[in-house]
Amino acid sequence: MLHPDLRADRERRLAENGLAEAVALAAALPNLEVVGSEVVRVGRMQPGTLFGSGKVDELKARFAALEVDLVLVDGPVSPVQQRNLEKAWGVKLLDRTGLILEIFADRARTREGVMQVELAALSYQRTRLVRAWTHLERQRGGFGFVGGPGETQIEADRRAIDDQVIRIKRQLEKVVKTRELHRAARRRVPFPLVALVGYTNAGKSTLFNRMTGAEVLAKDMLFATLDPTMRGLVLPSGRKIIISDTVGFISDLPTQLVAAFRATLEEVLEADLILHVRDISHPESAEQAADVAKILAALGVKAATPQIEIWNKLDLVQGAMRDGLVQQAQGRDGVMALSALTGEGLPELLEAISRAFDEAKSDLRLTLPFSEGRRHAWLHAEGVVLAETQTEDGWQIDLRWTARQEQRYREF
Ligand SMILES: Nc1nc2c(ncn2[C@@H]2O[C@H](COP(=O)(O)OP(=O)(O)OP(=O)(O)O)[C@@H](O)[C@H]2O)c(=O)[nH]1
Ligand SMILES: [Mg+2]
Repeated sequence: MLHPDLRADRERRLAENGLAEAVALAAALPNLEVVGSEVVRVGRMQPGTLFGSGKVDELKARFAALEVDLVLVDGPVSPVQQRNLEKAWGVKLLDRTGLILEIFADRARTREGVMQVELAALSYQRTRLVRAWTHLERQRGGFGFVGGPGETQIEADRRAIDDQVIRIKRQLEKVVKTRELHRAARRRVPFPLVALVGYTNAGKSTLFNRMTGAEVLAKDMLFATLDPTMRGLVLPSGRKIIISDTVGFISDLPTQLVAAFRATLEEVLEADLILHVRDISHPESAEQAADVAKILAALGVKAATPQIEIWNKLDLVQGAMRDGLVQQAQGRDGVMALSALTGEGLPELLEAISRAFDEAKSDLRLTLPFSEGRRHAWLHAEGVVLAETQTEDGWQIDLRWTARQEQRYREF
């Protein structure tokens, strides 16, 4: 496992932390033994081989001694670089995107998940294919424009991939439609949707299990969760909510995967409340939080969606550090410090969630024609009706509701 430390992004994150995360990623793949890992400083990136030639030779000898079959490079490796390094070292090479795709492929369980990963992998492969061939042609001194030696082959390969992409997209559309029907049905059921989001390994599934008594796989393993899970939950206020556990995020999440998982992450887009779970004991907790915020924005999550930030794994922080965190959290609106493992701070979280749904209500009187039976039933199920009388024009109803409830009602 190599983590190229490029000067350009050095101020962003510590290379050693990046390497540790990459090793954890590798550990998330079965049948893989990491025999060595190190940060490789890259002063000037070499377009053809990424690393300088001296480094390439030195690594070659060490890979041979350790009988390495696979080299993981934690960063983007261009198709040309990949080809050249694989040839020079006599190994298979995966870059960060390739590695994450492998993990997702290994984890996908539902039909939808499998198709999404397949789609992401294909679009990744497609770029590799094209550029690798372009390079090959240049090496051969190809003709430049039409009819180069590899031309028809690339075209054929590309077309084959395109055909497959179209086929999968079509199947996926069907699945998405079914989900949409379910979602529409759920929207008529007046339970607010709460979505857990956060960096991978932050403790989303652990918290989900604690809150719902479910047994979703929670493991010290990156991307333990891939397919979304939902469960009902009754808050101390007596209100029922639906909570969803989702795939974790990671920095430099391959764009192909963000696109592919958009449908799965629709629960997050639709959420009435987002719980952003952070591993507050992690040395780069702040950077991770920033990455999560960036990905949420890229997914199109509305800025208006209320959020509660959860500082999880408080049990791993001690002394003054811990006191400081607890105090900060108490002083801030919408921040809860807790431990999903020990359960400390959990009752307070449930209270905060209840409050989030009970806040800022406005009153309204409206008249609903008797033909609007479904809306009428919805209002009652939602528990927003204060008083009701029957008039010639229909039900005259006095309501007290939140802006979100009103919006949902208007979209009905
Ligand atoms: N000490 C401590 N460990 C925790 C806490 N919450 C979660 N963990 C551990 O952190 C690891 C990751 O937890 P998960 O719940 O699987 O994390 P996740 O966010 O669902 O991760 P992905 O599904 O991989 O994105 C597991 O080993 C948990 O036992 C906590 O409050 N304290
Ligand atoms: Mg999980």
